[in-house]
Parts: sequence; C-alpha cells; structure tokens
Amino acid sequence: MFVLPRLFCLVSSTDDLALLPALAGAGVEGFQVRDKSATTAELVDLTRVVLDAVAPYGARVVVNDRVDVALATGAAGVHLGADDLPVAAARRLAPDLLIGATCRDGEAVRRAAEEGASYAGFGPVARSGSKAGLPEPLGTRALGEAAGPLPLVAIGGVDAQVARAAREAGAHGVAVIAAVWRHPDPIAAAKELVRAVA
Ligand SMILES: Cc1ncc(COP(=O)(O)OP(=O)(O)O)c(N)n1
Ligand SMILES: Cc1nc(C(=O)O)sc1CCOP(=O)(O)O
Repeated sequence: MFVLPRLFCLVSSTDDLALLPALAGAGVEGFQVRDKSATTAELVDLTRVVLDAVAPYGARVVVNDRVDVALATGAAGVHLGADDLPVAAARRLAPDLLIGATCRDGEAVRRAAEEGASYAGFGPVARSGSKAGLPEPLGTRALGEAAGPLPLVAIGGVDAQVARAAREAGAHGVAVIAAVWRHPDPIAAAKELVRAVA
C-alpha cells in the first residue's frame, strides 16, 4: 500500500519536467500527471518520465483520469472525476492503487469511501484560475464539515496560506498548479507549501 502524500504538484505538460527533481528534492511528496492534450501514448511516455524523475526521491505519482495508464506505467495511483471511470469500477480493476475521487460535498466523500476510494480531492476550496467551469469556492469550513470518511486533499486556489487553513480545517494535504508553476520561484514556493502542510 502507498502512503498518501501531503502535497501534490500537478504536472500539465513536458514543459514542467525540468523542475521535477528539484521539486521532489525540496520535499514535494506527490505528483499528479494531468495533461489534457496528450494522446494515450504521450500520456504513458510523460508518466514514465515523471516516474523516472521523482522516484529516486521517494515521491509518488498519480495519473489523472486514466486507470489504464496508471496500471501500465506502475504509477502509485489514479485520480478520477465525474466524467471518468467510476471509482467502484476502478477499484475492481486495481485493488492496490491509490484512487482519488473528486468530491464537492460531504455526501460525495461518503459515497467515494463506500466505492473504495483512498482519498477525496475536495474543491475548489478557493478561487482557481487554472480550470474553467468550476463552481464557486467551497471554503475550508465546508472542507472541515466533509472530513471524516476519507483523507481530504484540498484543491483549487491553494497557496501556502490556504494550505495552512485547509490543514487546520482537517485536510490531509493539498494539490496545486499555479502556486508552484506560476510562481516566480517555484522551488521556494514548493518549500513554503511543504512547511505549510507539514
Ligand atoms: C487532488 C485532485 N482533486 C480534484 C481534481 C479534479 O479532477 P477531475 O474532477 O478529474 O477534473 P480534471 O482534473 O480532470 O479536470 C484533481 N485533478 N486532483
Ligand atoms: C484541476 C483542478 N480541479 C479542481 C477542482 O476543484 O476539481 S481545481 C483545479 C485546478 C487547481 O489549480 P490551482 O492550484 O492553480 O488552482
């Protein structure tokens, strides 16, 4: 079984690869491969490169959306949303994978737990500029109310301040895009996030 990271950095494309060893060396324990424009073959290649870059540091890799790619590459897990394979079906295919499920309220967290998820990606906790079509921010109070059935990974507009508030409200950890990749000093930002979720 895999230990659930406290901090996931989402990896969106091959442009992000050069910084991965430094981020993992800075204490980022988890990476999620989320390339929405990749073909299946490209996603497999990207996941393998991410695994090679961060495995020496003991970091874990989760593949967004695609349980087949997670299994084919030996990644630690998969993250599933409402449009993806249902959690229960993924769990039947992959008894040993870390399976994350996107949840927006406590009822969804309870359902994901029953279906065999390992954690819930709970969000957006704050306003995110990285994904279109998200609902209004849920806030850390809603996160606290949803905590219990599964470890929660807060996502959406998470920076170090939001990460601290999310942890205080009961989150196990956080997942980020902009707070690292759009920061002028991504490694310093990652170190600050690592401290915030410790
Ligand atoms: C940790 C975490 N939580 C939620 C999401 C969102 O996943 P999903 O609903 O599948 O949406 P897309 O990422 O596919 O746009 C996530 N990726 N990670
Ligand atoms: C991919 C994603 N999913 C979300 C959700 O709430 O389901 S928020 C989000 C984007 C996270 O990026 P940032 O850290 O830049 O806000």
